[in-house]
Amino acid sequence: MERREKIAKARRLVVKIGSALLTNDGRGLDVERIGLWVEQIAQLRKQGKEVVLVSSGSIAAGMKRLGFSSRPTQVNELQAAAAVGQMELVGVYESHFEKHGLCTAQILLTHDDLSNRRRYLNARSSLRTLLSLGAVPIVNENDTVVTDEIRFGDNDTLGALVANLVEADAMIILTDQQGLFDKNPRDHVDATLISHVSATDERLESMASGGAGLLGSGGMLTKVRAARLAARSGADTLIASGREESVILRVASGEHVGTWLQPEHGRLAARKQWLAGQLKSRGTLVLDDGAVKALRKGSTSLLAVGVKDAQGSFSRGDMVLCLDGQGALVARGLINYTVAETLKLLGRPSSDILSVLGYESEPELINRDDLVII
Ligand SMILES: Nc1ncnc2c1ncn2[C@@H]1O[C@H](COP(=O)(O)OP(=O)(O)O)[C@@H](O)[C@H]1O
Ligand SMILES: N[C@@H](CCC(=O)OP(=O)(O)O)C(=O)O
Repeated sequence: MERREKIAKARRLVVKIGSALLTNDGRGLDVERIGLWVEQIAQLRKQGKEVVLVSSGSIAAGMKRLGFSSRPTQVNELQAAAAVGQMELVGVYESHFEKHGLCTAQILLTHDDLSNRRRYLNARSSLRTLLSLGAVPIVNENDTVVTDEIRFGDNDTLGALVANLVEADAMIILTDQQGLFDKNPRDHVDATLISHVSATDERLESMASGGAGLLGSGGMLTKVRAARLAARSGADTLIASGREESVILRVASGEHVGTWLQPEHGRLAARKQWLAGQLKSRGTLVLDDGAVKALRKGSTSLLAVGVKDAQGSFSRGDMVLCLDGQGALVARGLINYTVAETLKLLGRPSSDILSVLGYESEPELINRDDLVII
């Protein structure tokens, strides 16, 4: 059978590993198996792929360490378990990655960090920088500070939001089943594995509604919902068994392993749709001819040096319209600086940003990933 070519070409991947797998069904962290996954991720890095790891396991690891025989029900005890377990979790990852000459970075996120645009941009900027510096970011929910109302709860949703954040090509969800079945295989011996399905297929929810395992929190339902969320930024999702040999490498090479949930739109179309649909513009920039030409040629960011004027009341992360000298719309995008900052930077090269503002958020006014040419 042919490979899944699209998946084989993915350059930026989010790999999500769930609690049930990581803790070997609750018997503390499965250090040996974590080593096998790390080895595969190191291999992907050698192939030139970038990987963000979203790892659960802190509560389960902390429970073991603190001597809880069953999952505590009180929030403060869960938070304590998460704090203890997270230390062990990142320690195990760091020591494994170190053997492969790779360094890791811990990122703990809350819902607020991703729903507030300024914090969203800051989280995105940190993650992108870490990837460009060759580190492997390891993301988990910041369980010790979140309360019930603002939790992601399961790391499938967090994985999808991270895939949106870093504009990943694909998200690989490793779990304790071979993939998505047409019904819960724990309860039905005749359940069949789905190999390929659209992430927006309406039948997914009813197939996945069979509940979670003992340690996981979301089951398949949160995984198919996460696939739909990831599809919003054009990312493919693959659900596969973390217990299968070389599973990460096999899935990433496009082998037919597990379930492939495909987005309806490609990344660019998805982003354009999102940019077009979601946001009202908060201001305008007037570009010089050089900048207009550069943008129209494609795949470039907008630098302050090519901007002649700025109007409106925009903040970092807001949508602005980019006009040419005659007032025609050239592009729209999410700007990295406020209107006051932009006015100070007009016509200046990026190397001046630090001396003009006293700090630099990003070298470009609008990153090419946040720009849609009209
Ligand atoms: N249609 C389905 N296909 C596969 N697994 C399913 C399905 N419906 C429910 N499940 C359950 O989802 C579980 C995996 O989710 P979960 O326990 O949350 O794991 P994780 O910790 O990896 O997120 C499986 O063990 C299985 O019992
Ligand atoms: N943040 C939690 C993970 C929550 C959870 O169980 O997620 P999952 O294993 O994806 O169902 C932890 O580290 O324990």
